[in-house]
Amino acid sequence: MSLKIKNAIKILQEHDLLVSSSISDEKLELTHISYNSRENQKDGIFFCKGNNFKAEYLNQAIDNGVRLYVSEQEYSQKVDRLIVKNASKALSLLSAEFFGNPQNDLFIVAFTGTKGKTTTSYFLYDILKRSYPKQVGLFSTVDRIVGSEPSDKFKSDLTTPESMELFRDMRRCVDNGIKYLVMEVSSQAYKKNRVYGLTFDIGGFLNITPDHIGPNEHPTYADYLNCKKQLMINSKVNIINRQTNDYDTVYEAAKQTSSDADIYRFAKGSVEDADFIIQSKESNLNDSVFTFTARSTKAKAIQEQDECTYRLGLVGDFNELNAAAAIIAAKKMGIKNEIIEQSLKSAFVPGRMEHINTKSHGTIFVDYAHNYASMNALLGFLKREYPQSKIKVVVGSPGDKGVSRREGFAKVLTELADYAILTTDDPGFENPADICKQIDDKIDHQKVQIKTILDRKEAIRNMIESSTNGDIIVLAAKGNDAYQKTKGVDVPYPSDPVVAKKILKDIEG
Ligand SMILES: CC(=O)N[C@H]1[C@@H](OP(=O)(O)OP(=O)(O)OC[C@H]2O[C@@H](n3ccc(=O)[nH]c3=O)[C@H](O)[C@@H]2O)O[C@H](CO)[C@@H](O)[C@@H]1O[C@H](C)C(=O)N[C@@H](C)C(=O)N[C@H](CCC(=O)O)C(=O)O
Ligand SMILES: Nc1ncnc2c1ncn2[C@@H]1O[C@H](COP(=O)(O)OP(=O)(O)OP(=O)(O)O)[C@@H](O)[C@H]1O
Repeated sequence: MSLKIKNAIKILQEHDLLVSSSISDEKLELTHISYNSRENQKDGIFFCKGNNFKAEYLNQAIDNGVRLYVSEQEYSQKVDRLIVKNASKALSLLSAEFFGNPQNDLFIVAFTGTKGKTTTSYFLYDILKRSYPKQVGLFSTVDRIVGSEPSDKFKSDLTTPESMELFRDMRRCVDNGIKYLVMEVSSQAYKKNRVYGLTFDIGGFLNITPDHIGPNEHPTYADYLNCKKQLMINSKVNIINRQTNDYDTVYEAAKQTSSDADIYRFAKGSVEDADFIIQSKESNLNDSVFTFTARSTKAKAIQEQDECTYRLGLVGDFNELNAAAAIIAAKKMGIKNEIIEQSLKSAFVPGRMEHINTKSHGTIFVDYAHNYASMNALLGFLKREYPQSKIKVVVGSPGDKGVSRREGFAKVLTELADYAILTTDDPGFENPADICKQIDDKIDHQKVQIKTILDRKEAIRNMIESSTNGDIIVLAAKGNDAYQKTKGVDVPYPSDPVVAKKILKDIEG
């Protein structure tokens, strides 16, 4: 992989990003790309970007062999440089070029939404994989899959990777024979220009509720919405939840770059101008059944018959909505309905509505719900479906971020739970006992019984041991995370499903 300096200058000029250039050799071709000064930079291009960038990092990069740097200011005259208006945009454009524009060889489907990105991406990934084995990649919060060998699957650090890693991993996909890529696009990805310059073949907008607002993420809800809607502006075909908050804004964004015929709107129940309607039919602890009806004009006819019925191996009415978005994308890509049906029936998403049946201690759900909106959707669903059952929750809230989640948990537990054990979840540099107390202080103890057990494994054991058949236990917010982020260290933790199964083995055999 390499980048010719001539091409870099041309690309930056085309995007009106170049302020000035100081180049000693017009024929320069760079064979390394980096934004981390600690790496070997031989014959490399280095990007000075980020809120916490320091001039000393560039000096270190120069010592490590950098030939040229890209920056919004002139930090040094020791090596060639391109001064740009926006370094993160430049990083994205030049990374694409460095890695040989792999995006052009991929059909890319992206989903955004405050909730449901991972679930929907896994649904579509599995559907596509059944049609095109070895040709589908996945960039999700949980896993990044760039090929079909075990070594091509690894844990993600971000929902949407930094642009350089994004294009690097797209290149790996293409080199491994992948033709279809399903990915999550977070609002931060647009805020930080990680997907700058990229056009998606299909973009799906699942929902938006206030979240990720704070000093390190979005200053306001308006900023959050503005970033999220960019996916619609940058997608050729748009799939939109007709019932999302701020629908008009999202739809207008889609219309900026797509004709009405390329915008597919889905909804639950009867909504006047939705193209696809889903209706819940029934659900049990193992799956849910729903119908999917096309109310389409000819231009949007993407299915053979007007109404299809699906079983979904992941309960939750919210998951039916996620499935609707995946179904539309799959059908738009020409996937046969029987494949979609088979795939959804056995759908599995790590740490999302994983359920464990016990012999005599109720039914356990492990779910990643980690804010008010998702916990409200989850507990609301369980309460409607299992009105006779006691809803019992083990939950904690992380330290150092998302402080408003604590009040959110207190509210939702008060409204919808019968019993909860507060526990530890990624305390960071905070004291987990203080976090639990902050949740506890806002709870109405007349409405829900609360206990605090800081050791998460013990909390789960206590909950399971004190439950009986008919009870619904929810192990919330941690999904299948195999660590507890504690004082800057990822302390290994077996994960909630593993802990629950081990306890059941101990007590039920
Ligand atoms: C706020 C934010 O998005 N920060 C991301 C961003 O950091 P940044 O560009 O501001 O860089 P920085 O951390 O200020 O560091 C400055 C620069 O100095 C460099 N450096 C640093 C030290 C050194 O010795 N030498 C050196 O060269 C660093 O490599 C970096 O390029 O770019 C980094 C990668 O280049 C990311 O790792 C980092 O994500 C942080 C860790 C993060 O947690 N982000 C979260 C908020 C996030 O993005 N979350 C969303 C999901 C949220 C949702 O669900 O909507 C996600 O997509 O994951
Ligand atoms: N469409 C939805 N609406 C509301 N809640 C949902 C929806 N889909 C999933 N959830 C809830 O949110 C949790 C997280 O789901 P998922 O991981 O798919 O979303 P995400 O958008 O990737 O989340 P995050 O950005 O927090 O990683 C689930 O465990 C479930 O409780």
